[in-house]
Amino acid sequence: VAHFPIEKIRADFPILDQEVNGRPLVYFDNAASTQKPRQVIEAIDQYYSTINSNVHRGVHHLSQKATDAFEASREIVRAHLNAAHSYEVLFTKGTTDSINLVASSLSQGLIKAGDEILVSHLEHHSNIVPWQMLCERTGAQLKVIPMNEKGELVMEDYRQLLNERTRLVAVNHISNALGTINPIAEMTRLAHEAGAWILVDGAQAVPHMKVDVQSLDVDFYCFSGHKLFGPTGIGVLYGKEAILEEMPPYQGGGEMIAEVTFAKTTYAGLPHKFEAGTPHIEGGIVLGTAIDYVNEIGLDAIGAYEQELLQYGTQLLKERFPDLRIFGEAEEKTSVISFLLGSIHPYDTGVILDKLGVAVRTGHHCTQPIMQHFGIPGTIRASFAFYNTKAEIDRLADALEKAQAMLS
Ligand SMILES: Cc1ncc(COP(=O)(O)O)c(CN[C@@H](CS)C(=O)O)c1O
Repeated sequence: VAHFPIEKIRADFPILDQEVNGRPLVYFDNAASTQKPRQVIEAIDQYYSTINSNVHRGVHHLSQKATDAFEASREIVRAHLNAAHSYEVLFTKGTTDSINLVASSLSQGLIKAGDEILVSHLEHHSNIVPWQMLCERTGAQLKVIPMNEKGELVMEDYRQLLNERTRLVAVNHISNALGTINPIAEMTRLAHEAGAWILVDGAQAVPHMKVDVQSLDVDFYCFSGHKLFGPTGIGVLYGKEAILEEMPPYQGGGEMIAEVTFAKTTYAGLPHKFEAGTPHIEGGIVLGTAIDYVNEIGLDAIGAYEQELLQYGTQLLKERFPDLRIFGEAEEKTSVISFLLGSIHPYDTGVILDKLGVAVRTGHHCTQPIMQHFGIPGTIRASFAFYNTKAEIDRLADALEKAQAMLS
């Protein structure tokens, strides 16, 4: 990508300009959580310095300002996902909370004994365990779409698994452990043909690509703010209006009611039916700032630049380390390289890389079924963002060489 303004972008991220163990930090753990541009950091300060107040209830100036900013951010999220209505955008605590909201609500009568929930072998624990809990509560059955040795879902098996009992397909857009990009539009079409809804876990997709929920025609789509250069503790669940209207509330409390009597309570309309209590006001507002920041650079340019990093890093590591094993070599993948160095335990490598200033993640990445499939304890995962550079990938390779020399 000829003119990607990498130096200007890096100057926006104060945290990147530091040394760790006497060496410049190389932050390659973006799939776990991304760093924040000063525009986001300043927006947090600005909120608490100028308009902090509770939302939706106050009659005073600050409450109105905070409410307007919070709802304006909901509109930024709606436009970013190209949802039809802003009330189809629910603020949650994050991806895990979003998935639990859907599972908890559907388990109150919309999913019954004998129904089937279809997840994939690539799923993060937060898109497996809530569905297991729903199945335990309702008597529904969990089924799993297998993956192949490259870490791609086997679409023929997916077609075979779909049947008239399938009520919901729950899959990630992109695998956090392997980087696989799943064919969501096709999976959605097949799910709908079988009469099933589809929930897409977009945690690893939104930092790397444009997502259009109407074009994909998904029924639910969720992500976390902290993986999109925004605050922790805020996330989004998009749901089609007709389905959200059918679903009972997730939590009871203030905000989500129309009228409370001891005899009976009636609920608020969308989105507030699913937003009980005081929301993460600053997080919701600043998530909008993070989305504006990303869109100013442009997700197409970000995606192209990260693909360059992925190609460069994959080639370099394969050339420098003949006994390197890369897990996840899908035709369509995002900027994640999960690997092992010979028989060296990933944890030991990660500790040495940290001593050399390089931050990666090691372990199962909350995807133990994937590690079981490959028969490994975990991987070393380098996950790139648009503020990383090829020079940092060179640093990773040099550090790996030192780790290999020490641990072999
Ligand atoms: C695909 C996917 N789905 C759900 C989650 C959970 O996101 P929360 O913001 O924690 O709710 C994650 C978070 N994956 C981190 C922590 S395990 C990683 O290191 O890969 C994810 O990658």
